Amino acid sequence: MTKIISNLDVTDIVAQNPIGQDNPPLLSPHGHNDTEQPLTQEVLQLSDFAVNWEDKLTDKQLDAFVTDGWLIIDNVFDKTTLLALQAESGFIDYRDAALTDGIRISDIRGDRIRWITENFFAGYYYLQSINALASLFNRSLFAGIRHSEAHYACYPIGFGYKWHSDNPAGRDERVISAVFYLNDDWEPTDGGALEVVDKHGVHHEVMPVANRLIIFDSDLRHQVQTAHRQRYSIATWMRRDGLVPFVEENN
Ligand SMILES: O=C(O)CCC(=O)C(=O)O
Ligand SMILES: [Fe+2]
Repeated sequence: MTKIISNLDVTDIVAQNPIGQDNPPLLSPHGHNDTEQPLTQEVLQLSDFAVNWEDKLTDKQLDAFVTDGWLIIDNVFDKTTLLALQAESGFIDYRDAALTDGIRISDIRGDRIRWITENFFAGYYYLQSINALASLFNRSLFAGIRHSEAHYACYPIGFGYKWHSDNPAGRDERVISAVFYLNDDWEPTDGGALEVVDKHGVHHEVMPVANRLIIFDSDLRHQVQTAHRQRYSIATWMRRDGLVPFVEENN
């Protein structure tokens, strides 16, 4: 069985019984409070993911985004909502979590990337929240976004993502990229920084710390430096094409 590092514990990957619609991860550890009804993804609601983006984003930040091409929002969601996204990504899985001699056994999807569809609980609500952010970009920056897509991503130890821009040559459907990070207690020694070259050619290194959303122009070049610890994120793109257009409110 492959060993990975998750949440600073050594973790065994269990291939069977993956997290999914029929097996939602619990959000409170077994035995945590036996009298309480366990909290699962199913009790989550869209409203748990509602973010007042106008409050989170100052005019100064929006101006900086236009000028420099990138911005960071920290403390995006509340604790339970973040926990739900972490659980669904496989960063944590309290359903099968068992700590024996420092070994945590966890359900983690076999593949490294998982596109978010309506079959997800947390991920799908996350996408709706991103669509609300896209509406704000459309209203304030005339960004022309028509839908968003996202996938969970998990970089194993020793892996990164070499220099690229999110629009392959000759394509321009992706307008804005956004990456939401799920990693508690991420230290600089864990590597895995996102390195972005802004519109002025300046390099920036962004740590993939939990509850942080980095937003950048999809044409900017960027790379993920080699991670020395299992690294979890949700890679997200706001697109100008209209495959699954979302309906904007009050617009
Ligand atoms: O995870 C990150 O920080 C960036 C990922 C990325 O560049 C991509 O998926 O295209
Ligand atoms: Fe990218």
